[in-house]
Amino acid sequence: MLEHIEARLPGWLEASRKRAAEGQVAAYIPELAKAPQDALGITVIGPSGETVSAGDPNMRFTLQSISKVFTLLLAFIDNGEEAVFSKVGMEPTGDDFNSMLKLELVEPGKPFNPLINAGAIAVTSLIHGDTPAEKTARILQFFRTAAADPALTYNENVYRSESATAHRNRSLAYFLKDNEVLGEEVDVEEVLDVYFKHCSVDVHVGHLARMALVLAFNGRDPVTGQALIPRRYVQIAKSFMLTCGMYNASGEFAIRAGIPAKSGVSGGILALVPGQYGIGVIGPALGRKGNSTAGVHLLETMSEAFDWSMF
Ligand SMILES: NC(=O)CC[C@H](N)C(=O)O
Repeated sequence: MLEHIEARLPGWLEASRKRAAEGQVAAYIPELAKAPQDALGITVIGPSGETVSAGDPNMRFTLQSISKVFTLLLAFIDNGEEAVFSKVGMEPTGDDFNSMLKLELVEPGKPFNPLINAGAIAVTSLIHGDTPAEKTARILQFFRTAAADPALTYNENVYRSESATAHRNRSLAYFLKDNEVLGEEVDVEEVLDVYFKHCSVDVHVGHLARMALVLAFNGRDPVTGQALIPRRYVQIAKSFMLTCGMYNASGEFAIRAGIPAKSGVSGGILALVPGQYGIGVIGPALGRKGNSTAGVHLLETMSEAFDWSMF
């Protein structure tokens, strides 16, 4: 069923790989700087589990900001819509993903959306569990179910590297505490620890594709038939992916590709074609706004060729 993609994918992939030269591998988390600049891999999964891959689909990388979509979904499941939106807004920022500008500029200092770092840290604080370890375990379990891999876990080296150098995220989190977005009962360092761990979950593009497939089918895994996430929450998550998933390049990606996607600073992109496919891409070299240059090019090429735009 994926033959039409399979036939053309290797050619497109090699053309997109050249775009890696325009980007740079993220270095602010030292462990991420080790990734190969011009790696590029993709996996596409259809509703009966049929799969097509090209390039470097076995390369391991960490979820980074892609995890934010799924912690948001778990926060909705744990707390409901109203409680989550009391902590984060619904709007794009136009600023970098780790910006703290609007937390001071715009009252009441609530993060604009759950996909920027400040918003994701606030969302992580809402995940249920008596201890940080229990919260991390619940998040991992949720990711494992969505990715259909019980072995999914975080990469200890990336976690340590991120935690040791996260001065900016610490500033954001303490700012949120002062703004009372993180409440009285919240221990900032504990929330950050859970956040670093869910950002460090180790995957390959097949995991992203499978997680995306669940979203493409509104929360029901079409391969197993299992209902995993309420449709309403998936609807909200996909809206955020479209408006904020590629940070302040989300408008451009919506115009050029027109599909919900979420990128991470490791170079991963989780994308989906509603009702059709889940897609995972990895290309570690990032453009100015933090998205994989080669990965974005590949998705835009495919969307144009197959008329995937939702609009
Ligand atoms: N853009 C990203 O992927 C950012 C996630 C990263 N863990 C951070 O907090 O900085």
